[in-house]
Amino acid sequence: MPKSGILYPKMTVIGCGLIGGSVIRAARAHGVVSEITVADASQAHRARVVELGIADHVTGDIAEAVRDADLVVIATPVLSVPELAGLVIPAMKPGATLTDVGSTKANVAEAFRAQDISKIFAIPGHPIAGTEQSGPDAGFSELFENRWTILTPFESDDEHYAAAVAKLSALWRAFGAQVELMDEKHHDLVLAVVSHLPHLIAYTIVGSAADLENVTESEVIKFSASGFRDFTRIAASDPTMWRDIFIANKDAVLEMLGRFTEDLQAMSRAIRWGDADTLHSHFTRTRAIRRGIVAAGQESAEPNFGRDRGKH
Ligand SMILES: NC(=O)c1ccc[n+]([C@@H]2O[C@H](COP(=O)([O-])OP(=O)(O)OC[C@H]3O[C@@H](n4cnc5c(N)ncnc54)[C@H](O)[C@@H]3O)[C@@H](O)[C@H]2O)c1
Ligand SMILES: O=C(O)C(=O)C[C@]1(C(=O)O)C=C[C@@H](O)C=C1
Repeated sequence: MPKSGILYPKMTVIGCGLIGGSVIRAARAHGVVSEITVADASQAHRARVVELGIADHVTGDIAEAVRDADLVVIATPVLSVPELAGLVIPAMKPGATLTDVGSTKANVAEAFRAQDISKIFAIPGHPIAGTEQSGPDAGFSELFENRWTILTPFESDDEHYAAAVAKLSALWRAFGAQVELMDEKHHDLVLAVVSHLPHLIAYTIVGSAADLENVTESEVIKFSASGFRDFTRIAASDPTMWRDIFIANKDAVLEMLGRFTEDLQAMSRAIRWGDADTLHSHFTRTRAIRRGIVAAGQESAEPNFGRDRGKH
């Protein structure tokens, strides 16, 4: 990867969990910022960031943290963004860039637009990369490598805004990500199907299994090295983060859930009537989708995600 040099002398990250912590580590690893400030509402997380030594300054004072920054990255659960935008935007210096990493984009765009953003460059963003872990220890510098980051810039014919979008794209590329620009509403629809609905299904199925009367919870845990286990990884994701996503992206999630429920009914009918052809052709199509994801380099081709490697 070619060296980018310093893109933003001073970067402030608000919220130093999995994603904020990964942004900081990646920025250091690739030498694209000189000075890093972290602002976090959690005293325990601030203390941990100091112990880890991954930032130059750590504070709980949001306005103070962003005052000198050339780039501010909001990396907190999405429902906290409107209030934070009200603290951050008036305190930023003119010409600085504000972005975020939230999993929903229409609510973030609305929160930014509700403030006076005429003197800064506000560019909502979302790296499509993560794990089920959270907190400052969970971050790592390689998280964004070979992943996509979607930016949802505001409509503008200002060449300075276009340059700010290009520079932010360069930052993500320096982290090893590919960048795509998208309208925020379309982003929310796409993510509802590829990320939010799968999480909702996982949260539901793991809850259903735990609530069964004729299968004990200990049996569910004991025999979980099956299809169920892959759902439990997703269903272990951060409760606050996902509560916020479903509330913020209600319309798109409900639309996708409606489609999914219809498709599930069709599967149910095929099983009831022993419609083997329908089941077989459906499973053949979904297997091809998985192979397409592997071919695109977004997933390992190893059986069982390579988990069994070296065990035998
Ligand atoms: N986890 C993922 O897989 C993933 C992937 C892409 C994007 N995202 C998005 O990134 C954002 C952060 O997610 P994460 O997984 O890093 O969460 P996390 O829980 O690991 O970290 C969030 C951090 O924000 C801090 N925080 C919360 N509210 C705050 C506030 N009002 N002011 C200051 N600090 C505050 C918390 O103390 C915590 O340190 C979310 O918007 C999420 O939707 C997450
Ligand atoms: O890999 C995971 O554990 C994730 O859930 C990451 C994941 C996803 O759904 O792919 C979750 C939320 C994001 O906004 C982006 C990525």
